[in-house]
Amino acid sequence: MTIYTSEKIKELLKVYFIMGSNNSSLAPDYVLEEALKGGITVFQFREKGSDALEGEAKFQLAKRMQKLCNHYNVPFLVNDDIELAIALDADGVHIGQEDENAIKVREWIGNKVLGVSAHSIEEIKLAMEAGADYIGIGPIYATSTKKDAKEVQGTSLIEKVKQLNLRIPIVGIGGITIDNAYPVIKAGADGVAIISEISMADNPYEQTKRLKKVVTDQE
Ligand SMILES: Nc1nc(C(F)(F)F)ncc1COP(=O)(O)OP(=O)(O)O
Ligand SMILES: [Mg+2]
Repeated sequence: MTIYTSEKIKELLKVYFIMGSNNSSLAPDYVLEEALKGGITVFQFREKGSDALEGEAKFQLAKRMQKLCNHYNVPFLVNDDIELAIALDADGVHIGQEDENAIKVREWIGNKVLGVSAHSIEEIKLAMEAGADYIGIGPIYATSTKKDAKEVQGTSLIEKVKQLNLRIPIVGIGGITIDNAYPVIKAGADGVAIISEISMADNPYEQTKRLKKVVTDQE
């Protein structure tokens, strides 16, 4: 059992912002704070890819972004880097199929939030057995952010999870925008994970607010 109930996790997944320093031409701290003001419900620090920060610079950016999330009372998760998550006492981690084994990560992180990427019912069931708190399913649509993304799968796997009545919170990811976000929720996802739609926006605050309205149908 983690610090959050499954119901709370579903609420947190609603507007799931993910970014690193190379996902925006604007200062990452500024973009994150605008997204926090706009109402994101959880943040994932994902510092990877070309010209990603490393070592002390990566640690200091993560620490600043964690501080912003704490100020706005939004959980701060770390992608891939379990050691960093533990060093910062982050609220949780997200791992993919090519990352550390979920069973081992669950042992390392105790009751922190554990998110796992999955691309099939088999992978979802294994992640659930390993103690995952939520599953990231995608890419729903074509994405240019993740260079090694798997093939676009639409909402079919989300729908299958619902048909099989697998009781695990789900967030869709991959190429999601204000214009195509609603079908992801309609298919049964508890939320949408966003990188570029917010990180590349001229006004991340307004963009987040518009996205939140689409996903939660509230002001
Ligand atoms: N980072 C992610 N976050 C989510 C979340 F569920 F949070 F939306 N889903 C999927 C991924 C992709 O995770 P992974 O397959 O390891 O690739 P990468 O480490 O390059 O992100
Ligand atoms: Mg990963």
